[in-house]
Amino acid sequence: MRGIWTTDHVRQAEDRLLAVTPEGALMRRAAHGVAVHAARMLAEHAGSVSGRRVVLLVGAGNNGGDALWAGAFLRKRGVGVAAVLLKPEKAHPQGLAALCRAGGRVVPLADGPQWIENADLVVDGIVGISAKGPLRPDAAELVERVTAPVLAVDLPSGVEPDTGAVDGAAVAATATVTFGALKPVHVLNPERCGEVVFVDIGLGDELGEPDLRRLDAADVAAAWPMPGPSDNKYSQGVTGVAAGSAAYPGAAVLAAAAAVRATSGMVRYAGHAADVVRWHWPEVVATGSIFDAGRVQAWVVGPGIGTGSAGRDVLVHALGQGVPVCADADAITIIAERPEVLDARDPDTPLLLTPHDGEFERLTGKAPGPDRVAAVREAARRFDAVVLLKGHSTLVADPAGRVLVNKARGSWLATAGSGDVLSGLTGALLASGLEPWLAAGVAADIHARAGELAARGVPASASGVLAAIPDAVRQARSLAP
Ligand SMILES: NC(=O)C1=CN([C@@H]2O[C@H](COP(=O)(O)OP(=O)(O)OC[C@H]3O[C@@H](n4cnc5c(N)ncnc54)[C@H](OP(=O)(O)O)[C@@H]3O)[C@@H](O)[C@H]2O)[C@@H](O)CC1
Ligand SMILES: [K+]
Repeated sequence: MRGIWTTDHVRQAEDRLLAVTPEGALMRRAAHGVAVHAARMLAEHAGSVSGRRVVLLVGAGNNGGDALWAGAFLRKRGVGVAAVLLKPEKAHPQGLAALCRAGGRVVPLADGPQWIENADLVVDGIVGISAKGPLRPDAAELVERVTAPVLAVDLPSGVEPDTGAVDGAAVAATATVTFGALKPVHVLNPERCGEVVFVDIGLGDELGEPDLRRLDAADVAAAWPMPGPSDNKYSQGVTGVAAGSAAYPGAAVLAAAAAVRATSGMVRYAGHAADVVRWHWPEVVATGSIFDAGRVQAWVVGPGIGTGSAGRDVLVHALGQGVPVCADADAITIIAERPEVLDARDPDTPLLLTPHDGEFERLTGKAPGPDRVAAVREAARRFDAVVLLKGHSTLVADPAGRVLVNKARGSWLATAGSGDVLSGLTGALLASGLEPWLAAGVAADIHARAGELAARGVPASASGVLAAIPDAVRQARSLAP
């Protein structure tokens, strides 16, 4: 699992490390990483390193200092380097001196746009982890002029470091070189960061517990349920799916099929689409009603069940069975409209809610807003449930405050029925006995991989995503060391 730390925690860790490190050493290490990657980008985008032109956008703090030192290193490789200083009186003195010693030039702010237009590469050292609010007008104006590839130092300026939110002009980096720790922006707004390159500056021991976590392929592979020699169809966990209706059987078919694809255990379906489900997936044990469905180890309830009294009865029944429940779609609306249905829940029964933004707003009375991590954490605490907030980056929070981030792999999953596939996957993992927080995170990972595999650059349907689940699992397993 990769850890991700908020800027407050990174700053505290840096302070502790700085106290025991020779002055300037950390910055030079960071800047060296920037220069190495800048040279790589020049070679790739401009065809050579020596003789190329790099423009540094330099803000008032250490982020600008990193850029200035990187410029000094690039000079030594024959690169022409010009620095545009946003606040000349506050530019990092040692960095500036190093750049000037190496033959770099400082250009007036007014000439910045012209230099930027002729650059082969722009290095963004405007702000790093101490950024506050939207970019100031002079910085915003420079950023808007950039057409060359951009290498962001630590993070793309103008993107809020802890939430990934953008308000106004912001750098869209081709690559971001970050130091010491991944910060929330890198996983919450990956589009603005481009390729994220990590440079170790020895912060590891100082960081403590991460604020967010991301699953690696190895975590997904390790968590994925694999039958052992003594397993049978029951021992691997039976998934129950209560979804769809006679008029709208699609949700039922997709959710049940995703559970079939995700596990070699058994899948039961209960609802008015039993005939259609059975016809498409004969391996599903289908019945017309949840009340005679038999034992399961987890229920998926909601997609397409309607929000009336019949749907409510189904949800209340599932909540009273003493097994984990993944409540999605209509089940979320039912809970939002009548929170008392949760009284049926056995207090020890794990509940997993999987809202998209609209359902989240219905459920909590408030849209997730720019700080999605804070919003999902609060909802998890309030409902004493694991909450998976769908979005470009999917977030999974548990009541204890742990948050998993699943970085998007393109936008292909924004397609009808895609959520039904995710809830079926999640249900199968819950039934296998995975703890709900991890089950949701692993399901989101495989769902995103399947979406990417199904799409391969063209639109994908939910059925395509469903069909790609086995390959997604194979991919995660093959990437694990
Ligand atoms: N500490 C370490 O060991 C290491 C740190 N390292 C590096 O230091 C970086 C953090 O540096 P930092 O703390 O000096 O602040 P930083 O992010 O450069 O901001 C500086 C100033 O910008 C301004 N400003 C704020 N908001 C703004 C806005 N919206 N639009 C425009 N301007 C804005 C504001 O100044 P003001 O203009 O208010 O005087 C603020 O004080 C970190 O990201 C990493 O790159 C590495 O070298 C590794 C070792
Ligand atoms: K930056």
